[in-house]
Amino acid sequence: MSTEALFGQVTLIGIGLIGSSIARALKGVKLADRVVAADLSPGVIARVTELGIADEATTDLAAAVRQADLVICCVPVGAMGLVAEVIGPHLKPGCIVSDVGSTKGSIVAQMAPHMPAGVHLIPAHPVAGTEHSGPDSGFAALFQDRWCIITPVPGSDQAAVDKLAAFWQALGSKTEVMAPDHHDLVLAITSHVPHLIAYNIVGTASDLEQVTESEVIKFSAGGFRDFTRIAASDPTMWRDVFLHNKEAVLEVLGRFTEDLIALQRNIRWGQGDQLFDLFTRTRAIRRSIIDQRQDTADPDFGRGRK
Ligand SMILES: NC(=O)c1ccc[n+]([C@@H]2O[C@H](COP(=O)([O-])OP(=O)(O)OC[C@H]3O[C@@H](n4cnc5c(N)ncnc54)[C@H](O)[C@@H]3O)[C@@H](O)[C@H]2O)c1
Ligand SMILES: O=C(O)C(=O)C[C@]1(C(=O)O)C=C[C@@H](O)C=C1
Repeated sequence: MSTEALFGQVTLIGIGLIGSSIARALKGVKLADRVVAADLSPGVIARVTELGIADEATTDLAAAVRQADLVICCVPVGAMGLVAEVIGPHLKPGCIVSDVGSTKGSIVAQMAPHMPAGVHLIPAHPVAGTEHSGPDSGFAALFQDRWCIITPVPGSDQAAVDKLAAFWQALGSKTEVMAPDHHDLVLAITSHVPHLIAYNIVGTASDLEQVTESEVIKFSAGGFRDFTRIAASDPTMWRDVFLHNKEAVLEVLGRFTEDLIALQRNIRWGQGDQLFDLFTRTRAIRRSIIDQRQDTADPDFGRGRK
């Protein structure tokens, strides 16, 4: 191992949008002496080899982790337990095992039972992504100026937590430590329920196509188009997110439904002041998010692109 690199071998498991983005980002920084890519799909491994984004690419998960100092699981949330079960017996003592899953409580529940003594399980979630998936959709700058939430479990080794935070910071992320359950509630409102709303509105519009003779898609305006981008997100990934963050999503959905019914009532009874007050409050929230993102020089935000 060279003296500068934070890790000797980093193994990435699941080389889709997120795994391939980490692999690409690792090319530009001196964080690992060696990067090994592993995926269940031979097609993905063939493509990763063509792209040349890892030092080695394999479908053999056990072999991929044997020499690893850091393993990051980048598979759908519902596959994390299976991966942990396969790699668990082959991990070396002192190895840090992490992930990028969009839910955190269920990751701990699925993975912790398979971690041998002396291995540090430190779950994490880079809050950065797109509606695309697969190894061709990744890009090195994905994590730049984005949050990565680290959710240690009780008894987690502080040195391992700090090392993982240093890893994400070197990829350009800002890091924050949070309890897994709190993460799941925060992300239910900021990411999971918004995706569910997008899937639902696009589904409703598609059902209405028959009534309107295909005019819904033809005349789709900006607002609807924004929803279709989100609703184009990967079906496997999002099915797993909802099944694995059930309690928090149902909690937020309950509040959302109550607020929607209040809006319905405002419209029915012509309560314009209530509508105006809410829309004024929400406009201010959008502006404060733009101000925050401009502070971090996000080039895509607040210029009509996001
Ligand atoms: N897409 C996003 O915007 C985003 C953002 C942040 C976090 N995440 C999280 O990152 C993870 C990966 O998402 P993605 O968008 O990169 O998905 P993706 O579909 O692009 O890639 C997933 C990869 O995992 C592989 N895989 C599936 N099951 C496997 C198994 N059992 N063993 C080995 N490989 C397996 C697939 O072959 C695929 O190559 C998910 O947990 C997701 O919740 C996604
Ligand atoms: O920008 C998008 O397309 C995303 O959906 C990214 C997004 C999000 O909701 O912000 C989606 C899921 C991840 O867990 C993290 C990020």
